[in-house]
Parts: sequence; C-alpha cells; structure tokens
Amino acid sequence: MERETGRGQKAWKLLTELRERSPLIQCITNFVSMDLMANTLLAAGASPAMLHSLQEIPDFTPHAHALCINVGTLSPDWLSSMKSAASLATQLGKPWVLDPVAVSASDFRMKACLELIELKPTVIRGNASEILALSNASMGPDKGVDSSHRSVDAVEAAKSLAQASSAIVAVSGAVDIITDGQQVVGVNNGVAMLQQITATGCAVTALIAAFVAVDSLHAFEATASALSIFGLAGEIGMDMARGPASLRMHLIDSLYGLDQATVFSRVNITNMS
Ligand SMILES: Nc1ncnc2c1ncn2[C@@H]1O[C@H](COP(=O)(O)OP(=O)(O)O)[C@@H](O)[C@H]1O
Ligand SMILES: Cc1ncsc1CCOP(=O)(O)O
Ligand SMILES: [Mg+2]
Repeated sequence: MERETGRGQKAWKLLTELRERSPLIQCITNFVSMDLMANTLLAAGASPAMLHSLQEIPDFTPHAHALCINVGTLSPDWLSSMKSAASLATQLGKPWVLDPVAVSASDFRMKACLELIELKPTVIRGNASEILALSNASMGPDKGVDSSHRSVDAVEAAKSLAQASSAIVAVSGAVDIITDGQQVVGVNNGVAMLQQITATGCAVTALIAAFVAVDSLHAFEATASALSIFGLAGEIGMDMARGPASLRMHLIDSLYGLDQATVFSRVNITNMS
C-alpha cells in the first residue's frame, strides 16, 4: 500500500504545535510507566503531571488540556479517581485517552474498563489482545500486559469497538491500526525492540493524549500522527542502540530532536479502508 506524503506534513504540523503550546497532560497511570511516560511527553514538548488523588481532581483536571488514563496497576481507590477525572473531562469537553492495560487480567479490570468507556474516551489505545478482549467484553487467554495477537488480526474488533464507543480506537503492533469505525489507516513506523522496553505502549498512549490536546477536533489524524512520530523516534533511536536499555534512552533523544525533513520523508501511514 502506498505511503501518503500529506500525512507526514500533518504529523509535523501537530508536533510543531505541540512544541509551541506545550499542553498540560494529566496522567493517571501505573507505577511502572510513570517515568517513561513523563519523559516521553517532555521530549515531545508537552507538560506531564502525574496526579491521581481523588481530592485534587476538581481543582486540577479543569486546567489540563488532555487526560490519559491507564489501568496498568489498578486498585479500587485509583478507579474512583479515574472515573471522577474522566467524567469531569467529558463534561468540560476535554479530550481523554484510555489505555486498557491487561484488560483480561481479571473481572475487576474488565468491568472497570467497560465502565470507563461509558464515560466517553476520545481515544482507546491498546495492543491487539487488549482490543480483541475489550471489543467482545470477554476475557481472552492473555492475562498479562503483552499481546499474543497481531494488530492486523484485530481490525474488525477495533472497528466494532469504535462504533460501539464512538471513540477512535488504536491497536499498536508491527503495524499500528487506527479506526473511527469506518476509515482505517495503518502506521508502518516503529521497531520490534520497542516491545522489549516496558511501558512503551503506555508512553505512546500518553503521546496520543498530547497530540489530541492540540487538535481535539481531528482526533483520528492526531492519533495516527502520534503513533507514527513515536515509531519514527524508535527507528532513529534503534540506529544508535545496542539493546532495550540504550534504545529507551535514544528513543527519548530522537523524539526530542525530530526535524521537519525526517518527519516529512519517513512518516509512513497508509490507507487500509
Ligand atoms: N513488531 C513491531 N514492529 C514495530 N513496532 C512495534 C512492534 N510491536 C510494537 N511496536 C511499537 O511499540 C510500541 C508499543 O506497542 P505495543 O508493544 O503493542 O504496546 P503494549 O506495550 O501496550 O503491548 C508502539 O509504538 C508500537 O507501534
Ligand atoms: C509490566 C506492567 N505491569 C503492570 S502495568 C505494566 C506496564 C505495561 O506497559 P506496556 O503496556 O506499555 O507494556
Ligand atoms: Mg500496554
């Protein structure tokens, strides 16, 4: 399928706006991901804030430009905070993004994700196993955070989840799939070693929140752009890396240093619908 050159221009425009506007992104996320997520957002030009106390949400969430909710290390009190922040964001017309980490791990987690989806996320980003499970509201065989499915095998599940939830749905993998329930695009950027670094999925979900913060009216394009930019940073980082630990460092440096010529020539998004 043919790479669409206009997508690189759009991704660059959004990255430039992100760097100029530095949106404040509230992240209610798991303990594993906090560091990589905050550093990813900073490298891209956004301003991260990991605030999750229920008592702080009424004061703080109205000031955030977007919200990222991630159920990776879920507990009942955190779920109350997530629901409170998500419903406030929706009420205030602010975009928010859900990462249903390991949704099949337990009934508690599945129910929590389904309840969060009722609160109208702008985008849902998961790996293929998570999106397949969530789409059927059924517990899959995968109990952990990693996927055992290919993203291309979750296209129909993603479309039906998008139609049922009215959210943009993104499935990460070798090809990242993005759909609004009708149109589907594939992002061909990235390197397989990103899977060997914990919380890269969480980090790219937060980056989606930052991109959607600067163009909430075009969440589909913003989501595809964020996934492509993150994957591209991984590709460039991989040229200097010797394994997952050094890729983690070079990923952040590459995201920080991305320039127009590289984005224009290497963003690789194709139409799949
Ligand atoms: N085989 C692959 N080739 C290239 N990039 C990949 C591959 N698998 C995952 N990625 C990238 O790694 C990042 C994390 O995705 P993924 O591993 O699917 O999420 P999660 O950590 O939530 O399971 C995404 O940017 C995705 O595009
Ligand atoms: C290992 C782990 N355990 C609970 S959350 C988490 C991080 C998962 O991150 P990602 O989904 O980005 O791989
Ligand atoms: Mg994940």
